[in-house]
Parts: sequence; C-alpha cells; structure tokens
Amino acid sequence: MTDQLVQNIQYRRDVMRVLLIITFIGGCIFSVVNFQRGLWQLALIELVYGLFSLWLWRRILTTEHFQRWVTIYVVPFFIIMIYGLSVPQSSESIFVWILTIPVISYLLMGRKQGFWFSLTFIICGILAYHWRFISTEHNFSLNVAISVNVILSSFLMMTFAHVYEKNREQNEDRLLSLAGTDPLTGLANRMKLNESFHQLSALAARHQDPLTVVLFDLDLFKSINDVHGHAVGDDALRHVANFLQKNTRKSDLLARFGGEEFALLMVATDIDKGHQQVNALRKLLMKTPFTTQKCEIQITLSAGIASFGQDGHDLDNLLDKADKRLYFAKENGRNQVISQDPITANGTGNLKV
Ligand SMILES: Nc1nc2c(ncn2[C@@H]2O[C@H](COP(=O)(O)OP(=O)(O)OP(=O)(O)O)[C@@H](O)[C@H]2O)c(=O)[nH]1
Repeated sequence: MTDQLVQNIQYRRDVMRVLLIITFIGGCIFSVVNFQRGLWQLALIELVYGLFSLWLWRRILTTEHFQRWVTIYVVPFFIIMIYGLSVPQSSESIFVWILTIPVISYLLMGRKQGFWFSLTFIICGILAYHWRFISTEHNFSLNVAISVNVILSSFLMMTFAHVYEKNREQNEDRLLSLAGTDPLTGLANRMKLNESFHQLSALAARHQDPLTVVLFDLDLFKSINDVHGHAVGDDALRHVANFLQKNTRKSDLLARFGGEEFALLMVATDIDKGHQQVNALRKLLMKTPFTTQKCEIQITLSAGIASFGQDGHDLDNLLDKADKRLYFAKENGRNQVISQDPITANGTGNLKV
C-alpha cells in the first residue's frame, strides 16, 4: 500500500468515525420519535442501523478492508433515507438528508466512486420526493417550482462536493510531488527513492526480474565550487541531472541522493548489463562538458553498483554495498564504475572496473 493511500484512508477513517457517531445518535433519536409516531418499521430499521454504526465505529479503526465497510455502511444509510422519504407518514423535511448524500459519498469514497454513488442515490431521492410530494392538488406552477428547487439544490450540492474533492485531490498530488522532489534539480529525492524502491523491488521479486542499484558521485566537485563559485556549482549539478535524465530510461528511477551524489534504480537490468550501461554513461558525460559563459568544465563521475537479491534485499543494504564499491572507485583513481567487491586479503572476490 502506498504512503498516499495510507494517508487517504487515515483521513477518510476520521471522517467515517464522526459520521458513525452522528448516525448512532441520530438513529436512536429517530427510532424513538418514529416509534411514537407509529412508524415502528422505520423505527426498528433506524435502531438496528444506529447500533450497527456504534459497532462499526470501533471496527473501522483497525480494519484493513476500509473501503468495503464504507460501502456496507453507505448503501443502507442512503436506502434508509430514501425509504424514509417514501413512507406516506414521513415529513417533507427528510429531503434535507438527501442533500447530504454527495458530501458523504465524496468524503468517504473520493471523486470517482463518490460521483457514481451521489448520482445514483440523488436521482433515487429526487424520484422518491416527486412520488411523495408532487401532487395534483397543487397548481402546475407550484409543482414546477417544487421540482426545480429539489433538482437544483441536489445537483448544486453534488457539484460543490465534486469541485471540492477534485481540488483536494489535486492539492494532495501537488504536495506529494513537491515532497518527493529535489528542489535544485527537479529529480526525485531520497524519500521518493525509498518509496519507488518498495514498489520496484516488489515487482522485481514477483516477476523474478533483476533490479540494479547505482550510486553516482561527481569527481572532485569541490574544486568546481572553489574555482567557479557555488552558483556555477549548482548549475553544474543541474547539467548533470539533465544529462542523466536524458540518457536513462523513463522506467528507471533517477534521484538526487544528496550533495553531488545521484542514485539510479535500473529495472529489469542485471548487474552486468547495468555495468555496461553506466560505463557508457560515464564515457558520454566526459564528452558532454558543462558550458558556462566563460568556460567549459569537464565533469566526470564514479559509480558503485549493487544487485537486488545478490547484494541484499533492502535499499539501505544495497546502497551500502554500492557505496563501498563507489568508495573503491574513488580510491582507485576516480572516473570509473565498479560493480563487484575488490579483491580482499584472502583472495576472495573479484573486481570489474
Ligand atoms: N554548488 C553546490 N555544491 C554542493 C551541493 N551539495 C554539495 N556540494 C558540494 O560538493 C562538494 C563535495 O565535495 P567532496 O565530498 O569533498 O567531494 P569531491 O570534491 O567531489 O571529491 P571526490 O568525491 O572525492 O571526488 C562539497 O564542496 C560540497 O559543498 C549543492 O547543492 N550545490
């Protein structure tokens, strides 16, 4: 489950809890009132539904099937409203409840499902109202006025709820995208890298596809800042970010890992193929200098590569492994790619540069 979905469900859980407690109190009050008015069938339904709401109020906190419970709550709730409106002895004021249908639907179900639920039950509510209250005893223009009031007020509520939910979803997407973006380069940041790794590694494991993790570090970047200034250093970082983005696949995840380090998740790519591709990138970067108004700056990179499964299963382990190989690339003279452990004192391991 993505973080966004978890957040959405938490927000909807809170709304649902408030609604459930209101439904319980309302159910009890209306049950007593309707019982006294002789509408014992409606009173019984309201009492049972009120008690069910109280039970669900506790259940909804922990359930993993939130959306299913919302549907189980909402469908009878709306049917009871419409049934209440259609009962001959009920008052016209029940129609006020029909106006809550879009608000409840959109808040609990989001834009798409909320739209279809609102439309269906609002149309049923309007039909029930007309069946009960449009009468041949009224003159024609009064009937038209009542009808227009009911139809317009219902669809106005639905439009407000729709516009509100659309804006809320767009703002939420915008905030989430900002939270996952590095402001300097526009690439994904570390948080987004973590999130994407969870999704991509789960897919790789399910389809038994390879997944390769690359850590890039620009060589002697400090000297660019020292010689040309921090602003030029920033431009150089943007240049490399654009270069990497242009020369990697859209399906891969490229992130600024921090400072002058970048990370790349290469989907459906084994470590040997990853090594070849990153090495080709390294060579291409050497031929793609960063040009300022005054001069051309040659930028090179070193990279360490690790393989999902072979070198670990979680991102921290894989980055750790890639970082050790990157460190070795730096120690070994920079401007190179390393995807295997260096030869150790006891002779195990090998090295691919
Ligand atoms: N302009 C700019 N510089 C940054 C930014 N983040 C980190 N740096 C600089 O990147 C430089 C990294 O320096 P070092 O860690 O010494 O590494 P290096 O000079 O690249 O040397 P090696 O990694 O050993 O090849 C530091 O001078 C940081 O100030 C940034 O956002 N903008």
